Amino acid sequence: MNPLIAPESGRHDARCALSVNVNKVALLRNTRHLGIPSVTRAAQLCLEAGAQGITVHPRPDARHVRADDVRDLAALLKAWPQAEYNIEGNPTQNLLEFIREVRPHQATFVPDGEDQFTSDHGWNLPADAARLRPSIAECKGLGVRVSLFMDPLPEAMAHVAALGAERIELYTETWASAFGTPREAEVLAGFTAAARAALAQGLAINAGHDLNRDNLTRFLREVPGVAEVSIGHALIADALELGYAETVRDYQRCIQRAYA
Ligand SMILES: CC(=O)[C@@H](O)[C@H](O)COP(=O)(O)O
Ligand SMILES: NCC(=O)COP(=O)(O)O
Repeated sequence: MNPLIAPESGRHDARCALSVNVNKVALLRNTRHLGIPSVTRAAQLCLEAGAQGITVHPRPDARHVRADDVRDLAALLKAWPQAEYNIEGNPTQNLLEFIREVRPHQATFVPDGEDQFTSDHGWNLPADAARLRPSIAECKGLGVRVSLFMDPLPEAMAHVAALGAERIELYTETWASAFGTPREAEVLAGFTAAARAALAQGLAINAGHDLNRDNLTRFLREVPGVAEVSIGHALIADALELGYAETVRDYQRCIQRAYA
């Protein structure tokens, strides 16, 4: 368990952990039958550069991360006991088969349909609660932490806690869209209110979607208690220019600046 991303343990290191989502490495790999770029090599280089975790979202259509990637990354991460493995997906689809097989540190439940372009909303609570409760209980019984992908709705946080999930992941697309616009402060205030409501319910907070080197520092500086950000699309795009190692180091600098 990584001390940087285990507030449940009572160890509150102020710095947020970086979990690199390698979906887009797999997406590029899948456009030829050559096995390059390697997903596990990308993860290895990101971990060597200081990433505290790896995230994947093995979608039912296998457009990017596939079952073999999930297994290969689990094997890789055995050599990185301080790093965390986060597997995202919809527990009403294919997520639980991966959780049962590889027992990651964290399962992030995302309410995506099978053919979605990308993730674009959080769970609807309490309406979705009955469907989620058994899957949450199963994951916890397997020793896997559960995080629910949520829009920044303060009123939903009590329902998350009542379900027994340990964390939320704040869906940050609306922040990314507002960043640099006149709505920035208003949108950020909404995330801060949702984070405070989550903390008041004893939940730990993750965040992700469309985070990048421009919008990350302000978010972490203003939104209290973010324990982990999972970042993929922008980070992998940056790595096409800078390389994985320098990119991870630059994202870590963006994180550190939030606490300076
Ligand atoms: C849940 C979320 O916001 C992302 O982690 C998601 O994995 C993005 O999926 P794509 O990489 O398929 O766009
Ligand atoms: N949960 C968010 C994630 O893993 C990556 O999202 P993105 O950075 O690819 O938008």
